[in-house]
Formats: sequence, structure tokens, C-alpha cells
Amino acid sequence: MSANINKDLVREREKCNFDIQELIHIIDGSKEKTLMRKKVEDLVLSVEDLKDEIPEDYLSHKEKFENAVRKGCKLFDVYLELIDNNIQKADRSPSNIYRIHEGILKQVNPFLLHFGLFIPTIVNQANSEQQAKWLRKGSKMIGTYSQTELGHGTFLRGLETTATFDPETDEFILNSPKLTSYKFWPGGLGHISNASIVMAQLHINGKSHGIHLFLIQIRDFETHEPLPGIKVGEIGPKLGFNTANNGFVGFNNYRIPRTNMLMKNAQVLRDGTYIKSKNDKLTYGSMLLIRVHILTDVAYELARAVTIGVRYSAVRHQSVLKEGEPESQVLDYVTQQHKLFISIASSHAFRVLGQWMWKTYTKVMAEIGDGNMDQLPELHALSCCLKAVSSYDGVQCVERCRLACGGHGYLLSSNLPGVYGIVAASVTYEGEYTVLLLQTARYLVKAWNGAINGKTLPSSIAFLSDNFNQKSSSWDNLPEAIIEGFKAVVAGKIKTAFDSIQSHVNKGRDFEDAWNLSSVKLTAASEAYARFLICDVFWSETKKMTNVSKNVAVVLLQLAELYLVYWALEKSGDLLMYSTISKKNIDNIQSRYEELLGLIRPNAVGLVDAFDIRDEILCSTLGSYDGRVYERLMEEAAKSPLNKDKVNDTFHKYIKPFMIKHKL
Ligand SMILES: CCCCCCCCCCCCCC(=O)SCCNC(=O)CCNC(=O)[C@H](O)C(C)(C)COP(=O)(O)OP(=O)(O)OC[C@H]1O[C@@H](n2cnc3c(N)ncnc32)[C@H](O)[C@@H]1OP(=O)(O)O
Ligand SMILES: Cc1cc2nc3c(=O)[nH]c(=O)nc-3n(C[C@H](O)[C@H](O)[C@H](O)COP(=O)(O)OP(=O)(O)OC[C@H]3O[C@@H](n4cnc5c(N)ncnc54)[C@H](O)[C@@H]3O)c2cc1C
Repeated sequence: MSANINKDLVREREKCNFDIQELIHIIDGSKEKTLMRKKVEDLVLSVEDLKDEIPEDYLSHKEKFENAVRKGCKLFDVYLELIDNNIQKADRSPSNIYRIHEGILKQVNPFLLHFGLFIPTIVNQANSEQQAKWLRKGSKMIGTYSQTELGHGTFLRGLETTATFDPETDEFILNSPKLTSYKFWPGGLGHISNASIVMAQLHINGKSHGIHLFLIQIRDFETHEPLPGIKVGEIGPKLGFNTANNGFVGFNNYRIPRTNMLMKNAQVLRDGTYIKSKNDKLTYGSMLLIRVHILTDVAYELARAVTIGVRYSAVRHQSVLKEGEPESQVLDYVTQQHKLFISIASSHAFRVLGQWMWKTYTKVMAEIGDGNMDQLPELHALSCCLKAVSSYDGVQCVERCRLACGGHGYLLSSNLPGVYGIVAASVTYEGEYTVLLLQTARYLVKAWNGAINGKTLPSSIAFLSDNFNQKSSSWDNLPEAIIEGFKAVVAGKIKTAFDSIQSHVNKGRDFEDAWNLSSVKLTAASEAYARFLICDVFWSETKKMTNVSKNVAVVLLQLAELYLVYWALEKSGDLLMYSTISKKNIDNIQSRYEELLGLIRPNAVGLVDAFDIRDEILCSTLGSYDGRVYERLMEEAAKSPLNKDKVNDTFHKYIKPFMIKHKL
């Protein structure tokens, strides 16, 4: 086996000083979960029908979609068998067990929204009678989640689709009054789904009750023809997500039974009586759930990108460090380590934060189930800023990995553009980056106001009460001092934004204008808060790990420390403004950063091997386990349909006549 493995990678693996298997189990959650994941991967990869004859990149938009549906059906066939046979339990917690679909489908599974949003929304928003009806086997529904419209995605209260109650027939009448009211973007809506959860404005007896969720059949369950009153289709090619079958739908006096409104929270009775939800923000529950999942999703995509970047950088030799010596592995250039190692650290950070958020989410949801909504605003604030920052950082990190691969990173066959397309989408969907930062800022500003007035603050921001004077501890105890410094930055930035709002109000502006005028500062405060949270949770969770061998503990602490010092240097201006840090302290942090790059260097390939992403999921000419980079690049180039003919027809049709005409 090792005979076929690139010699540099063999040497790198020999250098690794920790137990890779142990780290694989930590990343998966346990040894049992690793075994389960591998079992699922082995089963799925042995299915012949899931293999491609022609590389996906050479297919047309329509062919890509059709191929994705073919494989998507087969894939779920295999998954459902696993669940039916109790090999794997249906489980909503974030995990890597089913990531194999990213290798099989290359981009996004066209059925993703059915399992990822349609079913969870029924589970969370429908009453028990509705759940029994819609979640039963044989319901015939393949669904999606249609919220965004052509004219509105962010501002949900501005959605225009209407659901008007008709007491005569006990039905709702769905309408899209204008072009901008068409639902636009839902995944799988184009040609996959025959049903959808639809968010619409509820009207009863001429009175508007705001946005509510409805389950709507879109296509005939047998023929798949769009039903009368429904106009549905697909929205066309995108930067990524090209197999997701994002679609549009419009309604023209389309009737559904009253009982198709999701009624766990708000209800409409037979006589048209409207019963309000205990908290109307519960309607937004599905977004909260996906925002929590996105942290783990980004962690995984980053693991893919940096596996490609690090393995390639170990195989790639370019330039000489010292005259007379052989060309260096590019991984030996410290600038290359600077480009790449933050992605290894960030993947671990977002994985740890994802688990932490999942625990927080399940705890708060249990309390909400018992009627206690107290923690909902804090959960919403945490999920918004962490979703925003993790997805945004994810995109920057994938781009750094692409740059680390030079020209070859620009090839689709490297799969870095593919991973980029997936992560870039997550910055926008489930709440756009800036918009979500502003949601958290809203919470922070309220908290700051509370702190000034001596209110007890929720635990995650209790430190604000101590930070009016922008204190921070001594800078001797790195890296903990960075967390303290970041607390001072958060407090300082909230205060700056808060004072800015006050000053505009004092000059006669109303609050909303003052908010808008201060919004750049507000997003900065929110970003600082997310950064503090990630550093704090990543460091404390890593430090308190038990039952870990010494060497694994050492590398994990090095990665957590690298994350903290990297961001301290990136944010040194903020630390200088708001904490007690000095230039000398920053110089020390810089030295420690460079030292950490050196400490991580011998384990770099081991660390990406520990992400344990099989070649069939990585889908990269540059990142495969054996490091046969140049052979794979040429093998992929040979697959180009243009290489079938020695002389392409265009020569005779266009080039030759052009040469003759211009006497070239
Ligand atoms: C890397 C990945 C790869 C893997 C692939 C994965 C595929 C996944 C596929 C995914 C495909 C993609 C699928 C998709 O993309 S589905 C579509 C997703 N769409 C969005 O996320 C829309 C974003 N917009 C909103 O969420 C809201 O409208 C916002 C938040 C902007 C404001 O809202 P609105 O203007 O209506 O609110 P308001 O002003 O009346 O009131 C604001 C008050 O409400 C509170 N509040 C707001 N929201 C929540 C909440 N949730 N829980 C609890 N509370 C909440 C808030 O704190 C404030 O409280 P207070 O300050 O007044 O006390
Ligand atoms: C790949 C992909 C898949 C998707 N899948 C689905 C799906 O399955 N179902 C679904 O319903 N939707 C889906 N969406 C839609 C997605 O949720 C929305 O695009 C997203 O919520 C952003 O809304 P928008 O497009 O209206 O952006 P806009 O809100 O129009 O944003 C445009 C700009 O305006 C700024 N802006 C807007 N409001 C404010 C404000 N209040 N303050 C400051 N700045 C502001 C934003 O920051 C942004 O820079 C998907 C989108 C993508 C890209």
C-alpha cells in the first residue's frame, strides 16, 4: 500500500507524534460513532448505482439535476434501510455520519430540504394530530420550506403571500398578489417537491394576524403535475448548490383545508377564532435549529478544504529555501503554515462550538416545551452571531486554502471551488450575515442598558457588568489573557455603539435612524462578541477534556491556543483600543504564534488525516490520501471531452477561415 503513496506524505505521517485514531474518535464523538460512520460509508460506497460514468462537471445544468435525483433516490434508499434495520437511529444532533452524500452528489442533495427543514418544521410546529397524519409512512409527501419571496427574504413581516380564511368552506385561500410575492429560492421546490411548508400572512375576517406556516400540496401525488392555481419552476444556475433544485412558486386562489395551518403554537378554530401563540417568534423555530447546525456544517467543510490544502502543500515542492538544497515542500514556508493552520484550528473550534450550541439548544427547547420562554432571546442572540461569524470565517478560510494551492487550486477538480460554493451559500441562507449580526447587537445593546441600570444579566454576558471601565487582566498568563482582553473589546465596542445611538438621539434623531447611523459599530460589537464566545468556549472545553492521551491533549491545546493568538493578532487594534494590552504584549503574542506554527508543523498531515475524510468524499485531485497529485491532475484533464478529437471542429469552421481572411 505505502509503495503507491507519495514519499513526502509517508515521511510526514512518520513524523506525526499523536494517535490519529484517538483524534478521529474525538472528532466523531466516540469510537462507536466512528465505527458507525465507517459502516455507513462502506455500505454506500459499495453501491454501484451511485457511481458516475461521466465527471459531473461536464454535464449540463439539466443533466446534473437528473443525475443528482437518480443518486439522491438511491442514497436515501440505502439510508432508510439502515434506519429500518436499526443499524443507525434517526438522530437530529449534528454529526458526520451522513456526509458521504457530499461525495456522491458532489454538490447538494436535491432532497436535503425534505429531511433538513420540511420534516423538522412539522416536528416542531405542527400539533400532535397533524404530526400523526403528515409524518406517517405513506403520506406520499416530498416537501420543502418556502419562506423567501422574490421581494423579501430578510424582512419576514414584509412577506406578501396571503392565506385568507374562508369560513364558508373551512379553507384558507392562498394568493401571491404581486410578482414580488412569488416564493423564490426554496431548495427542491423546482421539480422535486410535491408539498411545501409555506410562510404566509394570515387574514381572518379582514383582519391580518401576521405570518404563519401552512402545509401546502403543490403537485399531484401520482402524476407530479402542478396542481391548478399553482405556478412552479426552477430558478436557474448559481455560484454553487447547482443540484439543489432551488425553485419558485406562486399561488392563484389556491385552496387548502383550515387544518393545514401548522397549529402547535397559534391556532384558527372552525368558526374563525384566532388563538395567539404564547410567543410569535416560535414561528421562526426552524431557522434557529438550522443556524445551530451550520456551525458543525462549516467545521466539516473547513476540514475538507484544509485536508486538500495541507496534503497538497506537503507534496508540492517549489523554490529553494537555501541555495544548493533541493526545492522545499511548500508546507515548510512559514507563510504557508500561516495560510493553512488557522483552518485546522477553526474547524476544531466550530466543531466544539457546534456541540456546545447543540447542548444549549436542546436544553432551552426542553424549557420552552415546559412553557418557559425566558432563555429564547439569549439562544436567538447566540445562534445569530455564531452562525454569521462561523460561515463568514469559513469562506475566508476556504479561500486561503485555495490560494495555498496556487494555480491548481483554481481547477474544479481540486474541489476547492466546490467547497467554496457550499460555504459561501451558508453566509446568506438562514439569515444574511449583517442582518444576523444586527439581531445579536439588538440583544447586546439591551443588555448593556440593563447592566448600566444594575440588572442581573444572562450568564453568557454577565461579564459586561464588570467591564464598564474596560478592564482586563494582566497579559502574563497567555492565552487566557486574550479571552479577558476580548471581554474588554466586547464591552468597549458595545459601549461605543450604545453611546453613538445616544448621541444621535440627543441630537434629535429618532431611535431607528440613530440605530441605522450606528449600525457599522453595532455589527462590529456583535462580531467581537461572537469572537469572544468562540475563543472562550473553545479554550475552556479543550482544557477540560478528560480521558485523552497526553499527546492528543497537547496538539488540541496547541490548536486552541493558535486560534486565540491568531485572532488576538488580527484584532490587535481593537485590543489596543479597549484593553490594557501593550505593544510589547503584542510582540510576545506574535512570537508565540510563530512558535505554535512550528510546533504544529510536524503534525500537520496527521491532523488532517484525523479528519478522516475519505477520497470519495473529498473529491479532490490535490488532496487524496495517497498524494498522487500530478497523476490525478493529468487523469482528470484526460477526461475533458475536448480531448476526444485531436483537432476540434472549430478549427475548420472558424479559426481557419479567420486566419485566411486576415492573412495570419
Ligand atoms: C456549510 C454548509 C453545508 C451543509 C448544507 C446545509 C444545508 C442547509 C440548507 C438550508 C437552506 C436554506 C434555507 C433557508 O434559507 S430558509 C429561509 C431563511 N430565512 C431567514 O433566515 C430570514 C432571516 N430573517 C429573520 O430571521 C427575521 O425576520 C429577523 C430576525 C431578521 C427579524 O425578524 P422580524 O423583523 O420579524 O422581527 P421583529 O423586528 O418583529 O422582532 C424582532 C424581535 O424578535 C426576536 N427574534 C427574531 N427572530 C427570532 C428567533 N428566531 N427566535 C427568537 N426571537 C427572535 C428578536 O430578538 C427581537 O426581539 P426583541 O429585541 O424585540 O425583544
Ligand atoms: C443557496 C441558497 C439556498 C436557499 N434556500 C432557501 C430555502 O430553502 N427556503 C427559503 O425560504 N429561502 C432560501 N434561501 C433564501 C435565503 O434565506 C435568503 O436569500 C436570505 O435569508 C437573505 O435574504 P435576501 O435574499 O432577502 O437578502 P436581502 O435582505 O435582500 O439582503 C441584501 C442586502 O441588504 C442587506 N440588508 C437587508 N436588510 C437589512 C437590514 N435590516 N439592515 C441592514 N442591512 C440589511 C443585507 O445585509 C444584504 O447585504 C436560500 C438562499 C440561498 C443563497
